[in-house]
Amino acid sequence: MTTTLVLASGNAGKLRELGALLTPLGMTVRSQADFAVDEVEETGLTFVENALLKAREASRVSGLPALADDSGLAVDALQGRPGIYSARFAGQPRSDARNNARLLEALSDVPAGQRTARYWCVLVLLRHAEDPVPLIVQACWEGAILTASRGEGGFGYDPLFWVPERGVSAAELPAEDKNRLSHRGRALNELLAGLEARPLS
Ligand SMILES: O=P(O)(O)OP(=O)(O)OP(=O)(O)OC[C@H]1O[C@@H](n2cnc3c(O)ncnc32)[C@H](O)[C@@H]1O
Ligand SMILES: [Mg+2]
Repeated sequence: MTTTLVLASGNAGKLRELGALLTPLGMTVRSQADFAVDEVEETGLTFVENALLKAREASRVSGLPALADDSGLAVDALQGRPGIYSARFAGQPRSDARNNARLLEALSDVPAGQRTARYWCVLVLLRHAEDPVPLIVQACWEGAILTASRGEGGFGYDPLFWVPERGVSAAELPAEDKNRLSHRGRALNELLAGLEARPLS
């Protein structure tokens, strides 16, 4: 039986990565844009709360199980910022280029050894909008912030995110490699383990 999910995200990069991970498993993934789901206000103080808000709205509007991803970059020298505010770091208008410039500026005095950071990803799967037992998983990806952009792949902060185990930026990794190593890829593996224990259908 095919499982159909709505991906509760308006971020093209996340939709691409989650689609590439889920489609080969036989899942049918639809974007929330197909159902005209409005962007919800991310009022939570945690990735978990924000992911729940997004998944609940997408499931309510679409009538389908919904998977939301709330993620962000936590930089040690910035006491974990931008964290849950990663998408909004440079204010309006929202753009990856402006966020990256703001990050470089915030770290301009921070020497190489102190630029450690990690991406966090929380995934929330709601079976229906009032599901009282959401499947919630989280994972991180350790790295460091470069002093200039490198690479054209990925999205968001990837050109500035150094991947020590590969000696490249996240934007220089082939998409399959990023999906295998990343916070999102790892969280998704946890989600699949949870789904094995309690299948959707
Ligand atoms: O809320 P949705 O609609 O899913 O899309 P968004 O872009 O607003 O997503 P978030 O609220 O979760 O904010 C996460 C931000 O963290 C950054 N981010 C998360 N995962 C990333 C990744 O794999 N590579 C680069 N940047 C990432 C990127 O700037 C995102 O915009
Ligand atoms: Mg968002």
